[in-house]
Amino acid sequence: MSDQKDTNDAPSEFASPACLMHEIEPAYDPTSAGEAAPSDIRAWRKTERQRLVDERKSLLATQRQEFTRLIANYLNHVIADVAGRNISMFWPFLGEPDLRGWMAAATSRGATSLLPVVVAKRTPLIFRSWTIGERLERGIWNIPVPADGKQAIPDVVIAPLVGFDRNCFRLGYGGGYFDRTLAHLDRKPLAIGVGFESQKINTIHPLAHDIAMDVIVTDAAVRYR
Ligand SMILES: Nc1nc2c(c(=O)[nH]1)N(C=O)[C@@H](CNc1ccc(C(=O)N[C@@H](CCC(=O)O)C(=O)O)cc1)CN2
Ligand SMILES: Nc1ncnc2c1ncn2[C@@H]1O[C@H](COP(=O)(O)OP(=O)(O)OP(=O)(O)O)[C@@H](O)[C@H]1O
Repeated sequence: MSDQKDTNDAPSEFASPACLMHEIEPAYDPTSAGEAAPSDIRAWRKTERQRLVDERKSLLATQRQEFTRLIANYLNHVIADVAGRNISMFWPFLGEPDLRGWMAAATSRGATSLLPVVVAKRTPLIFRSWTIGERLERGIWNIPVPADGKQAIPDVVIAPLVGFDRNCFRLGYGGGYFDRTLAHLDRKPLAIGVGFESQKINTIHPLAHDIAMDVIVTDAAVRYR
């Protein structure tokens, strides 16, 4: 600590001043240094999201199907008793695992399946019930959402991952929707992140708003927080 005002050994509040970040080599990953400013972390996440989504999209269809089958098997263990529970799923896009078959099976065992709906940017998601055959409409990013479903509060939220880390933190598409939703619900649902093992990263560099998943399920493992 070289600050002239610091005459004792007490830790300074700003061990790594953000104002010095411009002095670091442009090619250097600021997030690997331990301390990084939230703005650097946000920029790093943007690049990391793109890399992870591109990698996920490049999986062969047969691999994706096999991995998705393994994820569905694990989900049957993690949520053994689905009857009477409101379970939020997702309509797959950009190479996310297609768990609509699992969703239909859960419905036949007495679950109510819900899909997330973005009602306005930067606000929590709402959830509407949906079963096969019911009408859908286009939501944000053209993701289909239930047109007539009943709004309901989920007991279990199954959130697709763009990335995840060993502490069960989730990286999504950057809207902050699941974090806002989990922070907003009166009764916190069981939060399960699902994705492929190849989406594992060392750390997402969690920020104050990030809420960890209770469980992460991939084709290779079930991780409890
Ligand atoms: N299949 C599926 N459905 C889902 C989600 C999901 O992850 N997967 N969501 C999970 O949340 C919600 C939609 N998530 C979204 C997240 C971000 C943006 C978005 O507009 N992103 C900005 C970038 C934000 C930034 O980098 O600052 C953009 O593309 O312009 C849109 C939707 C609800 N439905
Ligand atoms: N509870 C919250 N209240 C206010 N803003 C929030 C909250 N949670 C997240 N945000 C904001 O949302 C933005 C995106 O957050 P983040 O990078 O964690 O998104 P994400 O988890 O990848 O996206 P998503 O959940 O939509 O897939 C951040 O700028 C963050 O400040």
